[in-house]
Formats: sequence, C-alpha cells, structure tokens
Amino acid sequence: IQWCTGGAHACIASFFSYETTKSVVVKSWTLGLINRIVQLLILAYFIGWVFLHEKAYQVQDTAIESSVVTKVKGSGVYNKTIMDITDLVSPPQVSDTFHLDTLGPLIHFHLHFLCQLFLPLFPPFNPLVCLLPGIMTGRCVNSSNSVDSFCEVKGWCPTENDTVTTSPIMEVENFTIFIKNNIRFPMFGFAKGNLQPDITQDFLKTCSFHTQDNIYCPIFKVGDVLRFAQQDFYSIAKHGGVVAIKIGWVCDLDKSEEFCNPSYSFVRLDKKNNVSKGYNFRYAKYYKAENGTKYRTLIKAIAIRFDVIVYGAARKFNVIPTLINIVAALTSVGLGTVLCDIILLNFLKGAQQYKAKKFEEVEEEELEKQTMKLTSTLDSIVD
Ligand SMILES: Nc1ncnc2c1ncn2[C@@H]1O[C@H](COP(=O)(O)OP(=O)(O)OP(=O)(O)O)[C@@H](O)[C@H]1O
Repeated sequence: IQWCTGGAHACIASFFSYETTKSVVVKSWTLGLINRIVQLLILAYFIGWVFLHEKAYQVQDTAIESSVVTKVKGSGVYNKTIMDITDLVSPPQVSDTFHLDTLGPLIHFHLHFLCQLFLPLFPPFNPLVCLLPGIMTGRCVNSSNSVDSFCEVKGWCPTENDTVTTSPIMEVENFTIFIKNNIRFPMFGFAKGNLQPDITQDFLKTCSFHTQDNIYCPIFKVGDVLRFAQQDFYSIAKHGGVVAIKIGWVCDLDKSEEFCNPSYSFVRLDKKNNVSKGYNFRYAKYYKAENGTKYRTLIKAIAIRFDVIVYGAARKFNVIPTLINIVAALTSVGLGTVLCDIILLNFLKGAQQYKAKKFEEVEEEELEKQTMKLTSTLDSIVD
C-alpha cells in the first residue's frame, strides 16, 4: 500500500525494486547494551527452557505397548462359610480389569419352573412386562377385583427378593493383588517390566506396596489401594465401585535403564449418584438333578472393579530435532536487532540521520553513470 501511494507508475516501480541489507555500525553504548541483553535472554530461554527443561533435543514415543497380569489372594468368612478368591474374584484369569466381590453375595436358589406373579391387568401394563423375570405364557386368571388377577410367567423361581440386606466381607480389605506389568516402547525397541531384576520369591511373599516406603513391591493390599485413592473401605464395599490402578512409565532413555521405573497412582473412577449407587452384576452357577430338573444359583455380586491403566512416554536423543532447535535458537538471536532498530529509528536522538544512513535509494541509471565516470577517471590516470 505504501508503495502505491505515489500512483500506478510508482507502484510498479516499487514492485520491481530490490531491497538488500546494509550494515550500519552504530557506536552507542545504550543500543549495544540492549542488543546484548536481548540476545542473552533469547539464548538463556533456548538453553534453559527449550533444551534443558523441555529436552527439545529428544524425540518422544507415547505409543506404549503393555501387558498386565494380575492375581488376587486372600480369604474371608460369610455366613459361617469360608470364601476365597475362587468365590469372590472374577473372571478367574484376570488381566487388566477384574472384580472383587465385597458384599456377602445375595444368593437365590432357583428352579426352572412355572410361577404365578401378580400383575395388574389394567393399563398402564406394558412397562411392567419389560421388568418380568420370565416369559408370560398367556394364561391369566381374571377377576373383577384386580388384586386377585394373576398371569402365569415361565421363568426361574422363586423370583429375586431385592429387600434382603447383607454386610460387607471385611476380610477383603486385607486381600492382596499381585500386578505383573510388562511394557515396550516400539520406536526405541525398549522393553521392561515392573518386577525388578533382582526381586526374590521371599520378597514377593512378604512385601506390600507403599507410595513412599516400598515403591518396587508389586503386591498391593486392597485396603491400601482404597486409602491411596482416598476411599473408605466400608462405604465402597457396601455399594461397589470402580477403582483405577494407574501405572505410569515416563522414561528418559538417554539415562541408564535402571532409571526407567513405573510410578503408581490410584483413583476412584465412578461418581456417586442417587439412582445407581456403586457397581453390581449378576451371574449364575448351574446344576442338574438326577431326575433332569435344572437348578441354578443366582448371585448378585456387589463388587469393586479394579481397572489397571498403563500409560507412558519415552524420550531419546535424536539429531533432527536437535538441529531444528539449534537453527531456531540462532535465528531468534537476530530478534535483538529488530528491537534495537525500532529504538534506533524512532526513539534515539538523531533518528532521522540514522534513517537516512540506513535506507538508501539507488537508481540503476545513476549507478551506471557513476560506474562510467569512475572508469573514465581510472583510464585518464592510467594514460
Ligand atoms: N496376590 C498375591 N499376594 C501375595 N503374593 C502373591 C500374590 N500373587 C502371587 N504371589 C506370589 O508371587 C510369586 C509369583 O507368583 P506367580 O503367580 O508367578 O507364581 P505361582 O507359583 O504360580 O504362585 P502361587 O502358586 O503362589 O499362586 C509367588 O511366590 C506367589 O506366591
């Protein structure tokens, strides 16, 4: 826009002009000092923050590959019956998610049978059908009084009684969880596990993880996990819940392998609400009597679900980001000149003279004339 203020001719002339840099040495202590301070600040930023703190000379791999194997041990008493991990832990081959039943199971012994349920025979009828514990046969006993009307349902009998209350199995608090986690950073071909290379059977049998005192023990007490996640065992055991055991692998692979270790953190993932408190699920164990009658034991398990979540990032020196950041640092050092130019051309005494010295316009014909003049002077000297 500035080029074109002088009309179309000036606009075209400006477009086809070439700007070249010209070095003007300004002997000013103030400017010199400002220039050096700005350069120093930029260098300090790149060395201190970009290279040392952010480690911009490294490449990062966050695509961690991981396998988790868990094993729970412990036993408790419910209704004078000993219950161990095969009764309380599911699924039996546990990996990164497993459930630990905490409440005495609500057990219903069921027969595959025909049972009669009371059903109101006037609208609204349909919503109830969805909640039926079986299939309606279509046989109904109608009465003028709806309280005496029955419809037949084929299903497992007797129907579940949800009013039965049980108390938590307190021994679960002392159950132990063994977590075996192996990881790999494919970009660097680096693999490691959470079991230290010098770990012994005796250590495994006796140790218990602690966030400060025992960070290399892979055995976690349920009560400790809940405490680290700031949860009270009794209240989570009563309604069930979901707890995450997070394993973080943040590794600087420029250092020795022994410095690449997991860090554990614990958090409850489900949020409490009034309609659906905690976590529960149903499953059944099936039997068949000699006469062919099918039985099942229906169990409504109120459980703590443990999710083992593995995350991580590894970094290692690489030439390409190092070169890119060195070039960025050197280019940025030139920013000091820009600041000094602004001060020089606008705020210093004699700014107009500096402008005149810095920006000089040279016409092509004028240059040619000057060259010819110089050549003829030289010729005359030679003659
Ligand atoms: N939940 C746990 N609590 C305490 N120790 C455990 C637990 N799970 C495993 N261990 C111990 O850790 C070690 C390695 O377990 P691993 O399952 O690999 O071997 P194992 O001989 O099959 O274990 P076990 O037969 O005792 O279940 C064993 O000494 C085992 O007793």
